[in-house]
Amino acid sequence: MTATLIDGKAFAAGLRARIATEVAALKARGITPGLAVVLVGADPASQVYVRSKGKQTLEVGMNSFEHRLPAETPEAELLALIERLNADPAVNGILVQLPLPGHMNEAAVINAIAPEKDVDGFHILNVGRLATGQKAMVPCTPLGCLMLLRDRLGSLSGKRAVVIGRSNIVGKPMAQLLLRDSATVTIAHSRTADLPALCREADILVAAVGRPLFVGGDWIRPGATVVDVGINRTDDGLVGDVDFEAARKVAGAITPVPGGVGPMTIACLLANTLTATARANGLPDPDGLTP
Ligand SMILES: Nc1nc(=O)c2c([nH]1)NC[C@@H]1CN(c3ccc(C(=O)N[C@@H](CCC(=O)O)C(=O)O)cc3)C=[N+]21
Repeated sequence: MTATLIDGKAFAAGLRARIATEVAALKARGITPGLAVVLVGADPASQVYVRSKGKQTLEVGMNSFEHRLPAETPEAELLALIERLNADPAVNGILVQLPLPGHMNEAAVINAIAPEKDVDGFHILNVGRLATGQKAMVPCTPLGCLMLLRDRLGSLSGKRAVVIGRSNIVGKPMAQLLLRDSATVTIAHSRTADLPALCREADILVAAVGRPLFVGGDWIRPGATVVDVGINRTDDGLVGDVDFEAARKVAGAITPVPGGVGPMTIACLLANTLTATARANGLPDPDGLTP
């Protein structure tokens, strides 16, 4: 048996088409969603992401505002820019690309973003809202994984999910979203005892550790759904956290890298921007996007 490929690239394209339709409807009412992306410094990978975010933002009909600041920008200057974006009615979503240069306090910067414009869902208020089941902005990568899982499995209720990785941007919010869908969730990490045996219990395995080929084929329960969040640049090109060739012989379904979770992250950023725009204008949330 060989696993079904979960085509995140195609799913993301469909999602963007749907978002474009909703943007056109808003524009007919005189509302154009706007997304501001702030990049501090010149990290080459970050530049690639920011360019592709800007391009896709325009493709769905939204306004894109890019702000590039030198790496040595004082934190106060970045905070002043965020204040201006918070106050700008043309800006519905604000994303500050991470990681920030070492002299900046990431938490302070993120928490300066108006929570209703925090389309990354990283602001402490959105983290708390997600954890307590209130309407929030939800982090894009876990949201994209959730959409792929629901599409593949339907209900996640009662499924055993193992999330490897406990970061604030992927592991923890992923666990919250799975829990909200009534999965039984375990968060595993570098100190977890007998990680392979734990993973073999999982109907849903989400790998978000940032180590190439970390998850072996023998870690996977036959028929399991495997979501690979890893984006590791190696001499062999872009590889995930899962040994894809080994895993696909065992799993029921698996996301590839590239073409899996990555494209969903950007599509969900646009989905959150659309939702933020609807909320800012007192309109109902668009269906099936930001949960
Ligand atoms: N505030 C903030 N929000 C983010 O969402 C954020 C961030 N900072 N910092 C960096 C990470 C990384 N990230 C990716 C987005 C798309 C792809 C993506 O589209 N990947 C393609 C391949 C792209 C390639 O070839 O490099 C794929 O997997 O198929 C990957 C990674 C968003 N991030």
